[in-house]
Amino acid sequence: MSKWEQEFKMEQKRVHQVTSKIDKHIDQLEEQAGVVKSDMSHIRKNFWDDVRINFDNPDEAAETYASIIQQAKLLSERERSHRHAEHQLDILKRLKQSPYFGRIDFLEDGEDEAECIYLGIGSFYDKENEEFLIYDWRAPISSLYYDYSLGRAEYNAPDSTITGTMELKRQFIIRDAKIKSMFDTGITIGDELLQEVLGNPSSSQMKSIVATIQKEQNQIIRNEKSRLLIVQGAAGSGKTSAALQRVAYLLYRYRDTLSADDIVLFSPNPLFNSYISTVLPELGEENMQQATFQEFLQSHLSESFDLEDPFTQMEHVLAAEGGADDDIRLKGIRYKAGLDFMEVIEQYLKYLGQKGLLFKNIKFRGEVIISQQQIANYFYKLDTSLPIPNRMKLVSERLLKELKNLAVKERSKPWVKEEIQFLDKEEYAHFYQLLRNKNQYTEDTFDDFEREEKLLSAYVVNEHFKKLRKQVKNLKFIDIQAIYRQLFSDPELAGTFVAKNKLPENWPEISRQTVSRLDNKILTYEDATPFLYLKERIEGFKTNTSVRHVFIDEAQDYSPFQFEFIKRLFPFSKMTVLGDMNQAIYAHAENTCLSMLSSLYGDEAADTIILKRSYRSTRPIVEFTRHLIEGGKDIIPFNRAGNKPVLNQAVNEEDLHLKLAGLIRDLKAQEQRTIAVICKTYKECQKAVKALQNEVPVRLIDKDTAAFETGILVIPSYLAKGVEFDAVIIYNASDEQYGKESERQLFYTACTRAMHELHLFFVGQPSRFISEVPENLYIQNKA
Ligand SMILES: Nc1ncnc2c1ncn2[C@@H]1O[C@H](COP(=O)(O)OP(=O)(O)OP(=O)(O)O)[C@@H](O)[C@H]1O
Repeated sequence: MSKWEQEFKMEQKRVHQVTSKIDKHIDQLEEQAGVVKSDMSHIRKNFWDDVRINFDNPDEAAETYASIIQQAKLLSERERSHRHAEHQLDILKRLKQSPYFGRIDFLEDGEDEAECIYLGIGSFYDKENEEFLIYDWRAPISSLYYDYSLGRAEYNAPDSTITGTMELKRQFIIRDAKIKSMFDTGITIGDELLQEVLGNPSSSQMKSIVATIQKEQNQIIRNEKSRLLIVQGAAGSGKTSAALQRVAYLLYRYRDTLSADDIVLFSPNPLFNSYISTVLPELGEENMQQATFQEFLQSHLSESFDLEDPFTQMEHVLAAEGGADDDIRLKGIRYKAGLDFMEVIEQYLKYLGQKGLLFKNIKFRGEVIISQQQIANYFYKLDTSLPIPNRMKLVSERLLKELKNLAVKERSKPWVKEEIQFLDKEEYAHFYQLLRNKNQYTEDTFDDFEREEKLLSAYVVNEHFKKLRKQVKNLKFIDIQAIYRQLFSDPELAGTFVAKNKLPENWPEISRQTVSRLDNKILTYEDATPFLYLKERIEGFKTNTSVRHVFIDEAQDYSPFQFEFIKRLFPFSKMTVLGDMNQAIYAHAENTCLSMLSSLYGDEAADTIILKRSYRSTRPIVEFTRHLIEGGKDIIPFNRAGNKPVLNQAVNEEDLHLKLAGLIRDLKAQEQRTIAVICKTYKECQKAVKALQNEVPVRLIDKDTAAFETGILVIPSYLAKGVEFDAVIIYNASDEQYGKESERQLFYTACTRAMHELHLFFVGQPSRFISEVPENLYIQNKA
């Protein structure tokens, strides 16, 4: 038996020993959990029997109260320990399948013997022998595995830095307690293992990468000091993966104080949400809060407007024919995303502090009872040094007082008497009871009648005024829509409070378009954030102080304006921002620059990590795609073999669909699980589906699709963001479709979704971006 075989045998023996201990522990825990569960149901069932209820006097009532509290505490303690046991069991069951993925032998300076550390997704402590049989991959000592090759190494323990020598680094693939593969590694974390992992077919859900995290990714995952961590990385370099393992790391590192609810991840679309939703549970952690920025806008704005989503904006821009109106819209999109426009809004706010705020009349029964002018007078009489939201609060208090007086006056109006007569029985009985309880009735029935009528009038008016009071408390008397509109309705206005160079050349036309849309109750995607910002600055910013970490994935798609907004929204939060400027597909992207973000919290608080190595696609695919963009030569492909991309010419659309269907059948036969036909727009997707559906079973993905399934998908380019497929077919890579410079990144993003196979079709001329790729890097099939 060779030395390696002996080693293998020894390791397999250890796996058996560890898994049988895990098994034993699972049995014990299940028994304990069972006891706790029956305790819980006993407490629930007998809750009221075990509580002594007596409200005869205050002392007894207090005792009753104390006994209820005690019983509730007992129940919640049992529930907590049940949850804990369930969580432990969940991890143990996962460990049983695959107890660990790595081993390092570390000889600490000053010690005689190296310690063997085995790393898994959770730790496992053997109480009998008082040793850790498995260390959590997030434990301080585990960082050695990710950060060092053999030789001198160190890690940060809670109180000090521990130095020593790494004598061995080994990797395993263990399934069902059997070692499938074992590698001893040198410099990086096992290329062999990574080869094996990356060569697997795609799935409808993202997978965790803890066994093969690379050194530079580990820096992202374990970063604790930066207020703002900016990650710029090539397509497929593991940005999203690093973000998710970072969430798991933070939840472990700060487990006593941080919960999944304190972390928010902004993602590009609902499909992506579902794609990544299994990673954290796979690691035994709960998912963080996930949202798209659009969902956030929707929750704040949809009541008052027909709110456009970014995908509709995208379709609009991509389908634009280049007419004057399209051009103005595009200019507006770019301008409104930028900090110049934010400055305009800031200055507008200053202006509004002095004059120009617009209010709504407060009406009651169709009559104005407090006019907008009156409200404006109240506002502008207040000390101008106070911020607008504080003054609004004072105005609201004043209006509430005024409403109180107006309500008293209203009581004697004839409608009130009429309404009293129509009070329904229940309301009347309820009211009668109320008066009795208050001992309002006397012996004198005549008096009672008057008193009753007086109180009933107050009651009726009060009921009607409730809604008004609520509106005033919620500052609904401010006419935010009109205030935003005013900024555009007189294009000269902005020029009175900002320097002319802060306004774009086409400001009057942009303004005209904006007003016309607002008048139709349409709030475009480019207006939504500025509108909400203005609203929040006038009403008082509703911040979220409980969130401690915000992650923004696909950050290149956010405008500077949106970043400022998010920063203000989560004032106590650290931010991790992950993006790739080469995948900036929105029209406003011209304005975004990830490095510019570092000034968001001051440069000292920010750190930037750059990921250059791309893991998703095979080497031939990366070698092709990196020529599509400027600076692409810096992208380093991971060395995984595969076929060269194929460029197929079709004579006409009929030929295109014939060839496409043939290719899809071939790819299916090669067992490619997920084949995506990527189209530029949704409209093009519909066309492709119509032509293909009788030939092959295709599924159309749209912006409302909530989850992925494997199979043949037809998907618009912008929805394919962040996800990946075994084989990608670009439906129409002609110059007509991808010929404008503004479409370069969209094209690049679509091509970089491919893991194993990339095929491009065109009719007419191929995209000019393809002609920038050396011909030896792809195969051409002429028509
Ligand atoms: N260290 C790693 N070990 C194993 N797989 C990895 C590793 N890093 C990245 N991958 C894999 O590479 C693929 C791309 O990763 P991910 O989606 O996180 O990249 P990304 O930078 O967010 O990509 P994009 O910007 O193109 O959306 C995924 O399949 C992921 O599992």
